[in-house]
This record gives sequence, structure tokens and C-alpha cells, in this order.
Amino acid sequence: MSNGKLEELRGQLDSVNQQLLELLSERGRIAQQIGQEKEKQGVPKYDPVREKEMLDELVAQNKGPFDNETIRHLFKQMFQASLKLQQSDHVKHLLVSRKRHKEDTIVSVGDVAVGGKKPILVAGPCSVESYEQVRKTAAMLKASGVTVLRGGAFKPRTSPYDFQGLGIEGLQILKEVADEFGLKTISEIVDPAHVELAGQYIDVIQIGARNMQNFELLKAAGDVKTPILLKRGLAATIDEFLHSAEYIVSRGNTQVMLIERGIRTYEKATRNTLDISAVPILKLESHLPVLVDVTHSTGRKDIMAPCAKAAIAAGADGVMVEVHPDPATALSDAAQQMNFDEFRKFLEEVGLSV
Ligand SMILES: O=C(O)C(=O)C[C@]1(C(=O)O)C=C[C@@H](O)C=C1
Repeated sequence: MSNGKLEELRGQLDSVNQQLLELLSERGRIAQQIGQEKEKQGVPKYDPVREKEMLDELVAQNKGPFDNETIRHLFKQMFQASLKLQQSDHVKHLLVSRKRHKEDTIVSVGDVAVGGKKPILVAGPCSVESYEQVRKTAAMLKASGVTVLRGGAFKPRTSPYDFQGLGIEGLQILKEVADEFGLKTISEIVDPAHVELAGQYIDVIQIGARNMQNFELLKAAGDVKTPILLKRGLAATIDEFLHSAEYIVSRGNTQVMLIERGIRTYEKATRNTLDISAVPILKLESHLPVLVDVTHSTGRKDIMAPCAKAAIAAGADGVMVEVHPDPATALSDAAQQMNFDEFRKFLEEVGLSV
């Protein structure tokens, strides 16, 4: 082929590329409008039936030179790109999205600011077992400078035969001890009927991983003013996590903190896989404070300090760990809770000035 001919054909391709680009952009804009319409109607964005119909129609009209498989592949790519456009447009509209609210949300837990410049440390036993156990822990935490005490009173356990928690009595113990030492408290609530009542006893309501998509609980949490600590579900995507937070914020409770607690993968070396990349992604996508639960994500005391350091380095606004006066006798998660000496060592190693 002479050089002149090659140039001419390339010129033709350049012009087709231009037309394709214009058509693709036009297609993208229409897909965006379809996405907005679907949003209004509450219809799912992904529509495999519609995609199949379009592909079948295109293949039926295909006269070559591309074979049918190639045509299917090329158009499928376009559908996926359009779907992505629809979804990212949607995320832009979420109240929890940074696109809606540029500045970091700072959640005030009494005089403790979460989401400010200084990362916080939340510590305490997995379960509230007795007044003495909580009091001993609180005294040690106070002496170490920790301001937020955690303790589970309602325990959603895998087995119904495992310790289920002390319930309201556990919340009362937390309040009594926290009042004595001037600490703030976090505890999980599992029943929408307890959400309002919980505000009388604790400073932050935790919604646990297993309840991240318990929508009635999320709605109840959105109807109160108590700050909420929302845990990422065991197998929840970041998008699902943010949508759960949206349930709360959209009902008026803007005081929401997110906490990464490890996700379920094939890896057995840790209890769950700490998704450290979720921290910067959540910070980019959302204005809500992001914490990391290093105890549940790793389930291993020997790597808790490096994981906590990684969390802070990745931009986390806080770290949560479990500590128990006598982990060997703990009624839940005995293996992963630190004793007091281990906790003090952890604090020193992580260098969190609490
Ligand atoms: O037709 C629709 O319902 C669309 O949302 C558009 C579109 C497309 O790009 O063609 C995008 C995503 C759906 O999975 C199906 C099709």
C-alpha cells in the first residue's frame, strides 16, 4: 500500500473515531438520564434482560466483518461503562457522599471529637460480664488516658448457646462505671425498640456487622440524636456500607461513624481480612469519620499494633480494640482480647497519644 493510501485510510478511521466518540458520549448521556429515571422509580440499574435483548438484536443485524462474539463483547463493555456512569451519578447524590458535603463531619461524643485531626482510641471488653469486670477495665483505661469505653450488652452470637449478653443490665453497668470515671461509652443495640432507650445509658449506639443491613434498625437509629457507630457487614461492599449509613443520615441523624472490621475472604491466617484500602476509599467517598476495629478484623493479638498503625497511616479517625482484666475467663472472644499489660504495650507501640 502506498503511503498516500495508508494516510487516506487512517484519515477515514480518524473521522469514524470522531463520530463514534460523539455517539458514545450521546449514549452515555442517555444512559445517565435512564439512571435518574430508574432512581426515581426505585428500579434496579442493572437490567440483564434488557442487555440480552439488545445484544440479540444487534447480533441479528450484524453483517460483519466483526463476528457475533466480538460484537457482543464490545457492546457489553459499553453497557458496563454506562452502568458505572449511572451508579457513580447515584453515589454523588448520597447525603453521606463527599460530593454532597466537602468538609469532614466531626462527630461529638460529649467532649470527644471523632473525625478531627487527632485519631481516637476506643477500648474495652468484648462483653459486659459484671460490674467489677467493667469497673476494673475502666479504671485502667482512665489511668492510660483513654476516653471512650466499649462493652457489649446485647451480643449477637453465631451460636444460640453462647453468652448472649446482660442486655439492659449491661447498659446500666456501663453507665454507672462511665459516670464514675468520666468516660464516654459505646455499646451495640440489636433491637429497634431499644434504640431510644439506649440513649439514656450510652453515648454511642453501635450497629454491628451482622445488622449492617437490618434496615428497620438503621431507620430507628436515624430517628434519634445519639451518635451511631456503624460496622461494615461481614461481606458488605463499600457501596452497600455507604448505603446503610445513608439510611441513618437520610432520616436526620447526621452523627454517624463508619468502622471497618474485616471482611470474609478465603484467608485463614486472620479471623477476617482487614480491608485497609477501605479506609482511604471511605475517606475519599464520604465525609463521615472512619474507624478500624483491629480486634475483630485480625482476631490476633500479635499483629494488633502493626494493624492499628496501618489504620492510622491510612487515614483512620480512630481505632477500636478489646481489652479484658482476665481474657482467659472472658465469656466471649477469649482468645483475641488483650490483658492490661498487653494493652499498655499496645498503646506504647502504636504511639497513640490518647
Ligand atoms: O436500558 C436500560 O435500562 C439502561 O439502564 C441502559 C443500559 C445500557 O447501557 O444500555 C445500562 C445498564 C443496564 O444494565 C441496561 C442497559
